[in-house]
Amino acid sequence: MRIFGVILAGGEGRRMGGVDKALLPLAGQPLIAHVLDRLEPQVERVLISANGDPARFGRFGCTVVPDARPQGPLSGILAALLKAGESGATHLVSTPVDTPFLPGDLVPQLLMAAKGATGGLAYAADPTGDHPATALWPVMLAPALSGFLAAGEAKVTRFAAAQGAARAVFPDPRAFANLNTPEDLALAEALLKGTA
Ligand SMILES: Nc1nc2c(ncn2[C@@H]2O[C@H](COP(=O)(O)OP(=O)(O)OP(=O)(O)O)[C@@H](O)[C@H]2O)c(=O)[nH]1
Repeated sequence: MRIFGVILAGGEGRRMGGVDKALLPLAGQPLIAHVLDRLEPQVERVLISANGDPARFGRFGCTVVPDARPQGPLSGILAALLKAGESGATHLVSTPVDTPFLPGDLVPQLLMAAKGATGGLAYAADPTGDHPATALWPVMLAPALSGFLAAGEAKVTRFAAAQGAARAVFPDPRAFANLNTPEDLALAEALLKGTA
């Protein structure tokens, strides 16, 4: 088993004011660096899923994979699955770029949950709900995902349900808290500095 990671950074960040969320400063480092620090020790290699000039991510030392056609997080997951497969990976773990509290046991918990799923797909959940963009994807799912997107579908939850995906439930209600607005960013800053 060879597991790569992908950080999904291809969104438009409209609720954040149309900025590149990946590079927003949080507690002294770009948001994406928080996610990378937590994901990198758990996988063989991390890819960044993003469109536009890849040079802005040069300092992180990860291969940047563009979407064939931006169509939401699943288009980034498909491009990364294809890239990971070409590079010899058997699995990919995806996470949004705006989840700075990602658990240190994300990958082992997803792997354990995936044993109960026929197609081998498992996604994360916490007491606040499901987080289907944070998931373990067998590279072999690429053709099914490609067909799903080609049919005009884009919802991760619908693909997960169609695949009989398993849920890995994490106890921390902040495990997958994502930063959509400037207020979310300010709260995360306070939490990381211990002032909230
Ligand atoms: N590769 C890729 N990633 C995407 C795309 N759309 C969203 N994402 C990523 O998927 C994750 C969840 O996205 P959202 O929070 O729903 O959207 P967002 O664009 O970041 O923010 P809003 O514009 O405010 O909805 C984020 O990490 C995004 O960067 C896309 O079309 N392609």
